[in-house]
Amino acid sequence: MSDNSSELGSDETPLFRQGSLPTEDFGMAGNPNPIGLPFFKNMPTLGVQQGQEERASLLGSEVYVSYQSSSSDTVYSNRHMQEEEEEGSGLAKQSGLGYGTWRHNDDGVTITWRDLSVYVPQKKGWLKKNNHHRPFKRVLNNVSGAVRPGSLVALMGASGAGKSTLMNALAHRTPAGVIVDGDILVNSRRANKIMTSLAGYVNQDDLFVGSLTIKEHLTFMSRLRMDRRRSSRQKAARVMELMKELGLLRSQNTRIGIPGQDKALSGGERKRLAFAAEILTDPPLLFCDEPTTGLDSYNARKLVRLMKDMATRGKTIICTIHQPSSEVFAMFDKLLLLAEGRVAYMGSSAGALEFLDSLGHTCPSTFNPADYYIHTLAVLPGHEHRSRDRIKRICDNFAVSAYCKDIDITIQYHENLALSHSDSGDSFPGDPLMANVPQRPGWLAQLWWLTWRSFLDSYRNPAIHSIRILQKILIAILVGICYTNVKLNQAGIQDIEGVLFIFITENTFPSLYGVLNVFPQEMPLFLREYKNGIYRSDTYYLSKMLAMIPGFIVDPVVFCLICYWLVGLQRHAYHFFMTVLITIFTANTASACGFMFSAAFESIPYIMLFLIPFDVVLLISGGLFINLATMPWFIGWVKYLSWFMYSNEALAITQWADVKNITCEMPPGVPCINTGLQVIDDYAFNPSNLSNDFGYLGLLYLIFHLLGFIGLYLRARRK
Ligand SMILES: Nc1ncnc2c1ncn2[C@@H]1O[C@H](COP(=O)(O)OP(=O)(O)OP(=O)(O)O)[C@@H](O)[C@H]1O
Repeated sequence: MSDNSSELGSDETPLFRQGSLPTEDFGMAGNPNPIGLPFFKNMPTLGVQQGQEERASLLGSEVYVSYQSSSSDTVYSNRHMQEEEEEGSGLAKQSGLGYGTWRHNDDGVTITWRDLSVYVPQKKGWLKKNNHHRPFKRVLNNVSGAVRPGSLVALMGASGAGKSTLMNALAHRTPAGVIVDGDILVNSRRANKIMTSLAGYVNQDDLFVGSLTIKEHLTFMSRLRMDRRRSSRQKAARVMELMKELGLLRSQNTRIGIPGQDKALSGGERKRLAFAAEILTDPPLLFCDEPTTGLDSYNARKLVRLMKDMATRGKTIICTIHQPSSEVFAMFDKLLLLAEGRVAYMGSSAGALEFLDSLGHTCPSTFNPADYYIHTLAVLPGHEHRSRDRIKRICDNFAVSAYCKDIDITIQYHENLALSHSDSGDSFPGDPLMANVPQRPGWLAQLWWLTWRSFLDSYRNPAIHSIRILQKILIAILVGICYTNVKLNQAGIQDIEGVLFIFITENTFPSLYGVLNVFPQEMPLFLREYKNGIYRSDTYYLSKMLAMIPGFIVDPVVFCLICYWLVGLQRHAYHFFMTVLITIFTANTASACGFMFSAAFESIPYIMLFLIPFDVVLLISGGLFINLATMPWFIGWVKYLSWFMYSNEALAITQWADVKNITCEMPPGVPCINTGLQVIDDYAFNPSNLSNDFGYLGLLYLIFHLLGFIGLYLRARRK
């Protein structure tokens, strides 16, 4: 046991007390472990003092331990623990406490952690890149603790004490690169990835798709997070219930908005919405990072009351909280104080005052205890040395206190239980806890709801649609006007080739650059939702891709409808529709390239650094500015990556292949180009390549998207 440990969940009455084992109760006088149960091997001696509602017994090969809960009328039983009320043999009956009916095996989560240290990487300088000894900073220092079902724990401490770090570590949501050292057990099983489905986590900073309304956001979350076996009606009912409970009903159709841009919801409403989304599944374990920050006192009280009700129903809730009012603070039955990455106290809220009082830190009667704790455990500017000494003394004293010893026994108990599991306690198969883990929707359902959200977002963003289409119309008119005098003669060849290239560039650059922000902008939201196991990275990527397709069909159609007829290109339906089809392929391939860069790099400046040179080479190898046959061999291959080249060739074939009579108004002796095939040949294109061009455009589209997805996937795994 570390020097920093404590126990929660048992009010003033500790779960176990050290002392002599009442062996007569266990029927194993003189031998605390008569059948050699592995979990008893390292078990500290259990003791029950007379008159306390604590009892341990061994019945057959199963161990039963019951104890009084914090709510005084409920007995929670741990794994391998059962209530004794049916047998009538426990103290429950004797004491007439009317023990509750639920068992923690089915409904509750006990979380314990021992000697937990967390190291965060320090920023590496550019020059130190090759230094393998990357410096780490320890932000949690051998922290231990335990929380039982039915507990609402206030996790407090000054800013930077390590509260969020501890919660992240416990919730298995630590960012990549951060090292977590120590044991975390959930119902005596080693915490693993399942925690992301089992536990809810309300983050300090809320992230949303701002264009959605409250109801839409909760609907989306309910469809992706709630058990797939629940009907749509049940999911909708849960959404309504939560909106009602959290006072969001009246603003259910209000858009969430983006703070600093189009703020719609208040900070408090955003907090409540984030909270609602996390408790949709009624998780047995809930972590809340400052859920009341930004709420008025009424709403803060209401929210904590809701958490309290959840705890009364057997949920395990750990919540960081800053400056709670006395009334709100009183609703927390347990308290965990952190200071400088160490535990300064863990136990009942009332016990904290006694503990600090015993060290000479007496809370004045006029003070809110919560404020007093923070003040006592803060490193005060100008008094750093003294503050740190004070914190060290408190933490050291706590480490040898009775509170700490009690929790040590609880942790030990669960560690021993973990040893007894045949699967080494590494996972949860067959564990009743798994019944609490919602079955997430299948791949198609994920794709459907993600695409639904992306479509809504895209549809509601005027910058993406109306402005872009307006711009398209203006450009199409201007280009059309410039080329109205095009004739099918020698001078007209250059004009037609020029305007065809403009068809390509006008459908390339807006598509290419218009999507660059798709991933950088939404990356924090994606990473959070992905890490929370709400969806997979492939469904997310595909949904973004699908949501963009309609825009990249409408744009080329609008452009061609105006420009094609103004310029007076070949006036047959076949030529027009082929031109539209080629520009649609072009726009989508360009957007795929934009997606690739957007997904692969973190920020727009980095994207530009690589995209612009890439773009220029592709443009040159499009075939208008250079005869492709003359490109040097070492760079000539780039043309195969250039959708400019495929589109240009396809458009040239469409326009020229069946032209037989190009007017020649040159003086005698000057050679003329008389047929379209000659034009095609002049640009080093091949008239039989039309279907190949479509094929290569499609292939490039797939390759760019595949690379884009790989980029996104790798980034998601790295974070
Ligand atoms: N990934 C990280 N990289 C570098 N430093 C980190 C990282 N995570 C946490 N820290 C540092 O660890 C310390 C504890 O951070 P943490 O966010 O846990 O504090 P906190 O108690 O939650 O503070 P607050 O109440 O202000 O949110 C801080 O000094 C913080 O700067």
